[in-house]
Amino acid sequence: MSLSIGILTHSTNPRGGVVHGMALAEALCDAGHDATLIAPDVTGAGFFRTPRCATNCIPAVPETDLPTLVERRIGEIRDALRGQHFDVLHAQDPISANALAELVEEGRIPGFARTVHHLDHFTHPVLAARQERGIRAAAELFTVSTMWEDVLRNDHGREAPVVGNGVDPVRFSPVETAHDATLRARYHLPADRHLILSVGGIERRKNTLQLLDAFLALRCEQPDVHLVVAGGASLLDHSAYRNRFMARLRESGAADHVTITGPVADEDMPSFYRQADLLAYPSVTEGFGLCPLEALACGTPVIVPAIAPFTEHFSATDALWCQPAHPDTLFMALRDALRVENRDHFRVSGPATARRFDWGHVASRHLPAYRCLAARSRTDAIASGVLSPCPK
Ligand SMILES: Nc1nc2c(ncn2[C@@H]2O[C@H](COP(=O)(O)OP(=O)(O)O[C@H]3O[C@H](CO)[C@@H](O)[C@H](O)[C@@H]3O)[C@@H](O)[C@H]2O)c(=O)[nH]1
Ligand SMILES: O=P(O)(O)OC[C@H]1O[C@](O)(CO)[C@@H](O)[C@@H]1O
Repeated sequence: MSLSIGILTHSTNPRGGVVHGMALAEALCDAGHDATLIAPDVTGAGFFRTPRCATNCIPAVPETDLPTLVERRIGEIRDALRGQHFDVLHAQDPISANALAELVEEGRIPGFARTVHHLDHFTHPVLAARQERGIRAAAELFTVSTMWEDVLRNDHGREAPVVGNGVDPVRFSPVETAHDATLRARYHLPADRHLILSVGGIERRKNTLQLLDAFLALRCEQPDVHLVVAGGASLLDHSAYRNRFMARLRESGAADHVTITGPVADEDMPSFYRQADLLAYPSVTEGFGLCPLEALACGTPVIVPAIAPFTEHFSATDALWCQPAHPDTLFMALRDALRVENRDHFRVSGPATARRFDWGHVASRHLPAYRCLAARSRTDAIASGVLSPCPK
């Protein structure tokens, strides 16, 4: 039986939880379900890419203060969904989970599903409480790696089956395109340097400062390298960490050898991976790590930390490894990744590794829980929310 499923994300930003929600919605449609991707949209421009599924954008008012933003978004999503009927509503983050929790309290929906990608450490009591409620109030929980399944069981008393992540092998492939050839000129990247790519912006969780230090050390023995930090759309305030990064970069005198792009156009992402000599992803906390999968699918060497969840889904030879507690190991991994033998190895092994991660399989892991939720879903709600299609 085909299900109508509303997948909710915290924003229309190019960010892991949104990428996951979008790919899930597409895979559910491919499997014959009627999935709609729903998010608050402050820009009015819609999602960062146009997905192969229906979308609904909820008009949202810009706000920079995080606690205020969280409360405002919860209200915006709740009000827009009030009375809309779906067999299943599925939140990908604490904000939309809290909005659905309020609809449960109002008696408008019987329950909802929630995927935990990772949890943040919030010192603000309201943010911490919202995060906890977004777990506790969900009827069905999922997560993306065994590490987080264990955290949810041990620290929150909840079972959350692992649905994992996937990668689109058509979009992310080693086959070069004409678009790749113009990337360096478009982003003012040097034509004759090895590109070390980081995706996710300048954030403590992404460990970007340690990467900068390793890059600066590498430059001392190998001056033909250039660091690119792409992405970084986030609802959170990373300015204190970013200021430290910028100060370190200024002091180093290497600012001309580092490009910070900010969020980039979606069609440029595969070109970045293919133009890069390696992806450096030394994050200290991840739910899963989509960027390493995408880079591998493009045949690009990848450096990940030797901690969970990476140790769960990659074997020793699938990636190059660093130890987050020992910054010199990142420097050595950068040096190693640039060896020609590694480039050749990853061009073959990367796509083979990536093929193990399929969005269709991810979608199918949701169906038993979705069917339980659909069986509980009510059909007598009065439509009063406002949902409008996103711009293409
Ligand atoms: N178009 C575009 N895409 C971007 C940009 N920056 C990042 N992305 C995309 O955004 C995703 C980033 O995902 P992750 O590297 O996994 O990190 P995250 O944003 O912290 O995501 C969270 O959820 C993921 C999904 O489960 C987890 O994998 C991850 O560990 C984390 O918990 C990738 O698909 C990447 O291509 C950008 O500027 N433009
Ligand atoms: O925009 P980002 O960096 O993906 O993170 C958004 C964060 O905002 C929140 O949704 C706030 O509750 C977090 O739980 C989430 O991790």
